[in-house]
Amino acid sequence: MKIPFTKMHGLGNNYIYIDLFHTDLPEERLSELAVKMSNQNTGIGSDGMILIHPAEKAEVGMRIFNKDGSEGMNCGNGLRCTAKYAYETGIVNTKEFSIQTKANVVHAIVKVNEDKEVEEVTIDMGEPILQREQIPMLGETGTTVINEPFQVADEILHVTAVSMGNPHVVTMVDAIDEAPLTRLGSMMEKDERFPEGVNAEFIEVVSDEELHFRVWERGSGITEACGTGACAAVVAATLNNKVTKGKKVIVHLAGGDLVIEWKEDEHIWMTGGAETIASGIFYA
Ligand SMILES: N[C@@H](CCC[C@H](N)C(=O)O)C(=O)O
Repeated sequence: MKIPFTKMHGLGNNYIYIDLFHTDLPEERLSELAVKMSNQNTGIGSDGMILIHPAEKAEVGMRIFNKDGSEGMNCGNGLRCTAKYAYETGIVNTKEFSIQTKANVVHAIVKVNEDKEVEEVTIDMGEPILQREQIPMLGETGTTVINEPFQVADEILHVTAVSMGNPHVVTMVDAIDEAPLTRLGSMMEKDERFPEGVNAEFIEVVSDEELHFRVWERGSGITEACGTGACAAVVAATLNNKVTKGKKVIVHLAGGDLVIEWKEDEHIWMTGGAETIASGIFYA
């Protein structure tokens, strides 16, 4: 089977994009294909696979598969790259359009240069979900998880849990370089208190408009960036009174910066870059 692909990244968070407006893929092979394409030695090498497809409720649809073949519900960096791809290939012909994920329908705005290339994308990511059972996280129904003690191995962290359509657990640390990503990331991802697994983020708050961020992603491990994670981080910092709602926050990720704003109407806006790396044929 020959599959046309484009490899793109958002701040180093890189996926293989397949355009299902112009190609067909069998549903039963999607998970296996994500694993194969993501392999750095025998595939293309990536954090996973993203499908750009016709959708019922929006102009464009997006599905994300992690490196291990599991399907995620949402992907912030993937949304910006999908918006760039959709505009530059003519799937859409307006600078504002909607994208449907498994989690929700979001609104994308592309900033285009004189060569008609998308330079930057802003997405209205919708509202964060804070109810424990909707994260989902085990514990008392109807409660939120803000600065809650959480023992992993022999360490007691204080975590805040946020869903951006996909689950995130955010821990504040004093120094980002000392974040226990390698030591605790995998254990947190698979902790039984998160029945669907979780993306684990560590943040160092610099000021009420700036924070450092590192992530261990569910299904992919350490990545350079996570867009939904950056949104969750700003929500967590706000809920812990470190950041003011309605103010733009610069999030410094390993692969670059995102600007995130949790507005008074509860919607979270994310602005950042999206880049095309290469395109070609994958022999499956
Ligand atoms: N990198 C993404 C999130 C991808 C999905 C995530 N690993 C999950 O399983 O929830 C982003 O930029 O948001």
